[in-house]
Amino acid sequence: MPGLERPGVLGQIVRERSQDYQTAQAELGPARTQTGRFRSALARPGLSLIAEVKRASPSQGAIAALDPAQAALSYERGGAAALSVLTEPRHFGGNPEALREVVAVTGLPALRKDFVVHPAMLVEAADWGAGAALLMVSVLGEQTATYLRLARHLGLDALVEVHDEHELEIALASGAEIIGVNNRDLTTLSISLANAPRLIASARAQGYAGLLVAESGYRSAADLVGLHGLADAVLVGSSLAGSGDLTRAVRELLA
Ligand SMILES: O=C(O)c1ccccc1NCC(=O)[C@H](O)[C@H](O)COP(=O)(O)O
Repeated sequence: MPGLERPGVLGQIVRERSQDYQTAQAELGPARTQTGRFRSALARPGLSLIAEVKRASPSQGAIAALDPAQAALSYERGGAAALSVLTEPRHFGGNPEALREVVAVTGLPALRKDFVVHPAMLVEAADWGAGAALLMVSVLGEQTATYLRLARHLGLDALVEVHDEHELEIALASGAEIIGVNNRDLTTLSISLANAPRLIASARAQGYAGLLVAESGYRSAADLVGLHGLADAVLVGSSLAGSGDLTRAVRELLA
């Protein structure tokens, strides 16, 4: 399985998820129709918000005891374009039910946010009603293009996540239609809000015509100023989830 040698908490999570899926079936079944709903939601004019249902994290510990369905509805009321739902259980307080419940109550497309290390995780994402799955270049490396093909076969859009120039090269070569740039270094967990604008500008300078998402560390509308006209979307988790009033927090962020 990919990514087992990664250092720090990322390596630990990847090893745990690999163990979880060690005996899972790799068959995908027949091809499913790609609706492209997640992609379309991000392609709307302006900076689209992907609001994350995130109950805990390695960097924050416990964030909030969110009810996933209620959180999703609150985000939708506030004006989020799409949702991201953690399904990783040990470090993020996620589970499959969270994604299934969110899909059942909202009209917004949802991303399965997990550490994909096995094709069965993509089959699950499609079965649970996700519109997209996260593919991390830091985990999948050169296998990113393969997993992208698997996701498409299952009718899923994919958010291909990078953190540095080398990972961006791999993402661009993979044929990704949506690339997310994470401001959080997943080894040290430190955040630099300069990272996403820098790599998004680099992708555009290299002629990339797909969608670009800035991820992690955003807390206020002021933090988003430099993203308008540069990124297509922004993914925000902790600051919204821990706000106590999710609808208001989304409105204030997008103001
Ligand atoms: O959030 C973490 O601490 C974390 C640690 C290790 C691997 C991944 C991690 N987060 C995943 C994410 O990328 C974020 O959930 C997402 O971008 C939202 O970030 P934020 O708004 O800072 O919660």
